[in-house]
Amino acid sequence: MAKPRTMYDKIFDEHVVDRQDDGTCLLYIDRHLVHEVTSPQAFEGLRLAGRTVRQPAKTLAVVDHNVPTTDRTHGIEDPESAIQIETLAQNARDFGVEYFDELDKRQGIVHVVGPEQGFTLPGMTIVCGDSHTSTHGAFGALAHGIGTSEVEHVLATQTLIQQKAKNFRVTVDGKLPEGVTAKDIILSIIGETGTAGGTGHVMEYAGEAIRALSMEGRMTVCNMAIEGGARAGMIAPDEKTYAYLKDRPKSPKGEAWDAAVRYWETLRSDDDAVFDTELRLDAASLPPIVTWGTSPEDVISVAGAVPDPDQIPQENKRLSKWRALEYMGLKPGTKITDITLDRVFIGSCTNGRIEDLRVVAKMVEGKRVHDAVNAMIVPGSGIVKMQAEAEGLDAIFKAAGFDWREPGCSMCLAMNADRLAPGERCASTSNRNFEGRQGFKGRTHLVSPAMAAAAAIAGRFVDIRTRG
Ligand SMILES: CC(C)[C@H](C(=O)O)[C@@H](O)C(=O)O
Ligand code: SF4
Repeated sequence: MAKPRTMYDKIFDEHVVDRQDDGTCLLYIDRHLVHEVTSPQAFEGLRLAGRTVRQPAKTLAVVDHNVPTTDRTHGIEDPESAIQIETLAQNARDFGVEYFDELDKRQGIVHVVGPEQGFTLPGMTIVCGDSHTSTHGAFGALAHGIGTSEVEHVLATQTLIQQKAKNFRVTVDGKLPEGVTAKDIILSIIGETGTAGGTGHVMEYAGEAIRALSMEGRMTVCNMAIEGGARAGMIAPDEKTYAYLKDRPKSPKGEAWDAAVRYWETLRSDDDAVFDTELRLDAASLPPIVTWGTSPEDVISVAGAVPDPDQIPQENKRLSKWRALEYMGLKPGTKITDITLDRVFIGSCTNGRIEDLRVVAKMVEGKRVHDAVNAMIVPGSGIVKMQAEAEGLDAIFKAAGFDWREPGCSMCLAMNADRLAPGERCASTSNRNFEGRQGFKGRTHLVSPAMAAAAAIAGRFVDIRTRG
């Protein structure tokens, strides 16, 4: 009998081109996503070495971080962003790589675009010079971020040097309560493991509550695997995965589709596969989460209060959490629902998909954004934007006083004009709350789209489970 394997083991093994005695492997890469921030030096390296892109058809470039989210039909005003964007366009032309530019309807955040186009498929190795590449693991792919020198390596060779990681399984049993979402699952997991808990591991998310999630929800979970320190996150493909991918522009068609599904069915972890590390969570006990600090592990229930760092025995950690509170302008004991907001940001590769926008529309229909709040909604892609507009969601958002934008990373990391002013406090559906992440001295609270929508209306955090 063959040794039982995890899904990660299977996909990894399937892609090994060469294995050295010390365990260093050369992995074949099926899909390479490219964006403007981490690719310029990689392409420049190829140019200097006189090399080409080995398999241009397995590479897809899209502009997302620097693009303004206002009207782009008259060009890009910011000179730095304009250079960044033009460089990617030129590189794509020079190296024969397919490119979705800022006016292309298919343009959007790279991690929204890949799945949407069927470029992301189960069983594949997928890389991008971007940490949130883990998102694609929601399809049962082995997907992770790489550095710029690795981007060059993959462009040139379609392979990547890797060491095998350990297997970590997080099982989320039971059913989520009303008002608790995929975002709350992943924030709760990171609260349990800490931001380093997944280090050296690939994390597979399993259990009833994960299977019950839509593909959008699964992408939200895998998106933040990296925030828990894991190299990648993954979820076994199933009927929902296939339904999502069927007939996408780049998905296999006809007999090739049937054969692909048969293969994808074999990917799930064997029943008796052994995981190096295991964590179990009960979905029924999870609350809507709000982060209070400057690390994604600083999580608390919306029904809770800002914790007291003096309760932390380790001095380093105690001091760092005090510093976080100071940065956030918060005091221990403050009820989360007493925290008022200046800004609300709904979007990003964590929560900028159509399902997220539908949830928001449902919460805000017929209501008004609080007077003190400036709220923006940034669709994850042009396709998401078109779909939302076809469903009339944009009209609901605008009537409620939200700003409805063009697709891109936007205020997730403030590489364009969308940013917090110093001291501004924001409820954000993105994935990072580091100091300065959304603008110099900006204060970020990570929440789900439903929580962000409710906060925009109330001007403060609300427990959406108890709100009538
Ligand atoms: C700019 C890019 C390299 C970065 C990443 O790797 O994640 C960004 O997408 C982020 O979310 O911080
Ligand atoms: S939306 Fe945010 S997290 Fe996602 S790729 Fe863009 S900057 Fe990174």
